[in-house]
Amino acid sequence: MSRIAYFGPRGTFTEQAAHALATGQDELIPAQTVPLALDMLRDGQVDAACVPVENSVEGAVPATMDALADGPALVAVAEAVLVVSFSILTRPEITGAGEVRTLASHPHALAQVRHWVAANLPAAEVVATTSTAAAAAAVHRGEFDAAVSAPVAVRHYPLRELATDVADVPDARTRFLLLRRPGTLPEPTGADRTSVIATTPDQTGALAELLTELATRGINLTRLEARPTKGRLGEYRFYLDFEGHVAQPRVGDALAALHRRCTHVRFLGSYPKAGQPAPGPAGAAGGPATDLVPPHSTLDSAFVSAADWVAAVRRGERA
Ligand SMILES: O=C(O)C(=O)Cc1ccccc1
Repeated sequence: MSRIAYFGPRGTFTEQAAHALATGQDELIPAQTVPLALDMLRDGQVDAACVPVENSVEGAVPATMDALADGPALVAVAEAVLVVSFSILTRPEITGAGEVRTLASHPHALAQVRHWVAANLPAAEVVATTSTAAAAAAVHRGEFDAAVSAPVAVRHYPLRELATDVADVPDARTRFLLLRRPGTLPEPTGADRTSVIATTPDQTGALAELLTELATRGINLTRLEARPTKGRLGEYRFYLDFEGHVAQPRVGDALAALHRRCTHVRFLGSYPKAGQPAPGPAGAAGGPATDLVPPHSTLDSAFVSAADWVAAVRRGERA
């Protein structure tokens, strides 16, 4: 059994993702913000934490990116991708759209219903809250007239559904990570993703060279984001996601090259891509990293046999 902190309160999209990543025995504990969920994990109050990372319409969740870069390192052991749709929840006494004067939600949710709100609630003042469920709770307390929430929020807060499916872009998806303190790694499955944060030196071509290290090893980049280091203006950290597991020699080589070229690299984990078979309880890891047996793709075999050939040349056995 694991204790899993999630970005709450009850009724957030992240709670749904945590349920998808947890086993029946795990205990889910809400935290009011993403940094608080990660601090609970860093402090040892919980064994894992579930947080949102990116959305197909609105992009990265900056609070998560910053909280992963600062403080003691944490590693992802699993990811989940959820389809997100939004409902407008009001206090029961609000009977029509014309009575909605204030509308609250998480900035990512507000950004995804902007056109619907402009067309249907033009008089509403829009207010940002810590999460979609925090907005529903505040509506229940009488602080706002309406909330943009996950459809499940209506099960936790006694509110009225004024409208459902109000997203401007249908079929939007959000990706969530399950994180643990560094220790053991999930075993490679053959369909894994590796995440790192890399800070490049202020040099011509530094980012291009970093990406070339992946490309020359046949590694597919799946995400690249930049965030300021909060030091000097123009100084950035790059968040890279790419296919493969650190246990694969060419992926390990690429990470070593990044370590050589960057002023700082933080490993954020190698974990099965969403939709792969579950690796175990709460995405828990198998044995220690050194025990990992990487899956054998044709490309991996080519890299391994090339390295074997060089080793034999060095021993004077091959030419
Ligand atoms: O506020 C929530 O419910 C969250 O889990 C964060 C979020 C907000 C909007 C879209 C996806 C996730």
